[in-house]
Amino acid sequence: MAELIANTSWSSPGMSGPHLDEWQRRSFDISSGTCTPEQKADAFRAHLLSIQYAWASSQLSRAGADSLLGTFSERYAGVLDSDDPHAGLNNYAESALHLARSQRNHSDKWESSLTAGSVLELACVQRMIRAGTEGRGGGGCSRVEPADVNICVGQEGRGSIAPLFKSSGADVSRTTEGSNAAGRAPGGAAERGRGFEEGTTSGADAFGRLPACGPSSLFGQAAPGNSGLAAVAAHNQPSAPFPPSNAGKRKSFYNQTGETPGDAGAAGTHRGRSGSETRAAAGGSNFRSAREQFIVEQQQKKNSHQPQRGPAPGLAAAMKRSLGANRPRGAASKFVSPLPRSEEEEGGGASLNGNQEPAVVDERLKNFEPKIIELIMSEIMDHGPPVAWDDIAGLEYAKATIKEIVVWPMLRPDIFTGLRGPPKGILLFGPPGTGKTLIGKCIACQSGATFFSISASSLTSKWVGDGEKMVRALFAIARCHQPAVIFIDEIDSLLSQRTDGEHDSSRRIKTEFLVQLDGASTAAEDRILVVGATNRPHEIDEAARRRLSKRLYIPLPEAAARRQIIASLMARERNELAAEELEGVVAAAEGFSGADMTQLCREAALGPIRSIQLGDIATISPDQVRPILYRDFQDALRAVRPSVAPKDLELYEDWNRTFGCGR
Ligand SMILES: Nc1ncnc2c1ncn2[C@@H]1O[C@H](COP(=O)(O)OP(=O)(O)OP(=O)(O)O)[C@@H](O)[C@H]1O
Ligand SMILES: [Mg+2]
Repeated sequence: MAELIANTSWSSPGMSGPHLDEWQRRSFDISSGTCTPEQKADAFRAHLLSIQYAWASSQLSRAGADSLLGTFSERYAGVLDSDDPHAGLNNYAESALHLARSQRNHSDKWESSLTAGSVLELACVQRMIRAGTEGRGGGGCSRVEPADVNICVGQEGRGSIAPLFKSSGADVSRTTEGSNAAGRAPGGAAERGRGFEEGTTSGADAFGRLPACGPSSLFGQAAPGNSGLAAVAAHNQPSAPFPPSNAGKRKSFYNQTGETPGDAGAAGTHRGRSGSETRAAAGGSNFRSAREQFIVEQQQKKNSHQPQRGPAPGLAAAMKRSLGANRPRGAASKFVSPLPRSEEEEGGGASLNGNQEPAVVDERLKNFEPKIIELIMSEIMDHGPPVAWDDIAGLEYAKATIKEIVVWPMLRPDIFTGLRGPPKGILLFGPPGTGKTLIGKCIACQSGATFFSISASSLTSKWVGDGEKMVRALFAIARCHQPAVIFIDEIDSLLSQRTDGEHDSSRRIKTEFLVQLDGASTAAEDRILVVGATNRPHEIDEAARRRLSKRLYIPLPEAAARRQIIASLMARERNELAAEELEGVVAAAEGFSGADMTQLCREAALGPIRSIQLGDIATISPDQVRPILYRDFQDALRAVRPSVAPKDLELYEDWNRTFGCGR
């Protein structure tokens, strides 16, 4: 050590006394030859730390520290890496292996009476080998492998292998499930097992009829269906994971795989079944080949009530959406979002049970994405302020026609058939604020039909193709909820003239709408009424115009209607409006729409408030506010002007004369 230090630029004077003493003690220990490899390693490690410390505290030059670190690192590594038990520590594996050896593995408990030698000595195996050799001479097939598989299956206790193969058919029937499965399974595996059924005298004879030449051909012959495969699986499974004596475990294992060997055999007995039926019986699998799926889809197209992709309708209805492992798997199962649905779905699209698991209710909606169905269902209007027919002032002809078309046919569909059948579409057109939307709300309340209030924006989507799907889904859901009214406010934005420059997707939405409204897929007996409202009737596509066959003009309110609007609004307020004053207001409001009349009354109702002194407004009680007077209306008439221009009115009247169905 001394010569080492001397060879370095260690500045001994800078090194403090205790550190030097400690260094010397360790150096002595290392060189004494009495310390163990562990102590040596510890001493070298302490040396390395001392050198680092000395360099860090500037007691040692950089070059000196490098040199010492290099030297002692090598010596330290020498101790660690040496596998000499007296001089080194490289024996970690031993303790690890010792630990591993002391832990008993579960497989240690598994015992088998079979060894390669004992199996080959068995008489039955000898016979099989002979039979296999003969067979190879003839057909080139080895029959040993399937038999080998059975050896482990058929025994309940050790040493019972020989009786299995020596036994007659009756003996075979006493063997455990696996061999029964093999014995009963028809077709493929069944062929293999027929020897048992026919009471053959030996396993060798039974297997002698095997058409298979090995595992691959065995599976190849197992068609149709999974029954054959199941039987083969039943042969193979128990030999690996369970001791021959543990029948209980074996049973539970079979149950885990979804099928007991007995089931496999039972499934296999249905020889005459189609492949898919047999599969269903064998394992309940949803899998269909592409061809089968194609046939099913063709049938679905022909008859929408036919079961669609996936399990039978009853099953589909019962099939709950779930998260994770309980989800129905397989090629035919639909993608299920991992997120739970938060909102309760209604009606035909889907419904939620107490566990927030929606179940598809109507077969006709199964082709639609739940998201789309959800969106459409949210447009069903079953709430909102009730509107009665009397709340709509004037518009007697329009109201009578709508009652005739909407309400009565809903009440008496048996009378309104054939030529009396209601039209499929109504168009309410007229200047803004004349009550078209109000009529829609009234239909929603009074018709008793399922009322869908759809805005054009809810039918358009940024995803190309989604818009058409929405339209299709809308009509499909409406068909499920007949009688139904689909109210489309501002229908011009959805069914405007198709032009060359317009976006392809909006064009497709229109086309889909026209098809659904009156196309090949629309049945005459469907009780779906589309009510469109627009104040731009001239922009509506001519094909849509034809389909909205009842086009009703909703004009500006006449004097009587204006009077009714004022009267009904004033009835809720304190007012001192005399009859002749009311007539004066009605006359002065010539050209006002219903919305303008409402605005006029609002403005007049503010008159009494405006007459209150600013200082009093904070303290005045409601009954101290004076009633509405005629002069408030006169002031209001100066502030509120009609919103419909006379020349616009002419356009509506022109269009009404050309296309309208009113008087
Ligand atoms: N005939 C009417 N009877 C009573 N109130 C009416 C009538 N017409 C309009 N109103 C009043 O005007 C408001 C606006 O009417 P509505 O929304 O039905 O007009 P619209 O014809 O749909 O207008 P737009 O074409 O601009 O959509 C209604 O809420 C109602 O208060
Ligand atoms: Mg409107």
